[in-house]
Amino acid sequence: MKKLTLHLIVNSQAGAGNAKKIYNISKDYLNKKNIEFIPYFTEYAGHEKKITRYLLKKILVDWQPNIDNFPLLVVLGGDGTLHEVINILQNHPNIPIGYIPGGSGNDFARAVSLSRKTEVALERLTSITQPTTIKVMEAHFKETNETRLILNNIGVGLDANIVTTANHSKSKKFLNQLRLGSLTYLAAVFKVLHKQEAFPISFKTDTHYHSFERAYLCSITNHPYFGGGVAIDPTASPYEDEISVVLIEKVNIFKILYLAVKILSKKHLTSKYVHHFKSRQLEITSSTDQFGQTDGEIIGKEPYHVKCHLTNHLFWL
Ligand SMILES: Nc1ncnc2c1ncn2[C@@H]1O[C@H](COP(=O)(O)OP(=O)(O)OP(=O)(O)O)[C@@H](O)[C@H]1O
Repeated sequence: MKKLTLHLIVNSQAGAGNAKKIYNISKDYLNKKNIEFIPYFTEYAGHEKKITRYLLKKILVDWQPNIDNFPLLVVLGGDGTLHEVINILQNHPNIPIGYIPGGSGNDFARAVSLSRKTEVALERLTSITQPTTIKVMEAHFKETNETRLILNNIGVGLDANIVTTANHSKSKKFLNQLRLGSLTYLAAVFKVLHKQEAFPISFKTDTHYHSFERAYLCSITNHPYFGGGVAIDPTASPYEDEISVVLIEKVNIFKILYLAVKILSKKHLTSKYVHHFKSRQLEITSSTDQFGQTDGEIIGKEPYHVKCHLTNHLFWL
């Protein structure tokens, strides 16, 4: 393969600022290996979208193996930055995306077995010669008439409530500065574990209709991980053709704690309080106001009517 030029979108605030260090390691590595790269630093939340739009207009092209200095888009940040970038490329599945994990959770990196050790990730990025197809979820939200690509998962209920509570926590910034950001999440877990109420939700799959009256946590996922490495569906894979649903019913606090232990040991799917199914197409109806999240980004507290299927996107992985 001919040489690459990397167009590197850097969210140096990701991973509570750790991404800045990861950028410095990457810069040294790429300079040492004589690999051409151009960094674009985000200056505010959402800036990665503007940068991607600019690159799409001026520089990026669909994958072609024989171009000299192929302009490869690379994201350095966390799942949220990657989510925003791929959504600008919704209609360009053949523009490959490279990735250097720099977030706090890095669930997508875990799902595609991409090392969170920067030099190992860079070694892989610079040694492969062609892109790989990854399945991502394409979700249409009826209420907002919006279509989003989702790399990790959609969450309704507890997990979205935890993310919302953590993001609004007064101590988050302070704990992040001390590199203790995960304490914010732990505190949020304890705060909402009891507060999250049971809610009704239903799913239309390729073959069945499932309806639940007492949902507590509902994860619609493309791969095993959520929440920074918790394997909510150990059987899911971003290389397969089906979307997974894991739904946990609201039970008493002792059973919830027992289920949490089971989740950590990946043995929860057989519990009678856990419902697990897969489908190529999925229609989700949650008619009460519930917290929702997509790839760790809050989408509000509202009813959801979402239609999902999988679609291909090229990644440089
Ligand atoms: N310069 C910036 N300052 C503040 N926020 C930014 C900046 N650049 C991007 N963002 C926003 O930061 C948000 C979160 O970033 P991201 O998810 O990549 O990091 P993370 O939360 O540390 O990682 P992870 O999701 O893997 O835990 C994104 O919504 C993105 O829009």
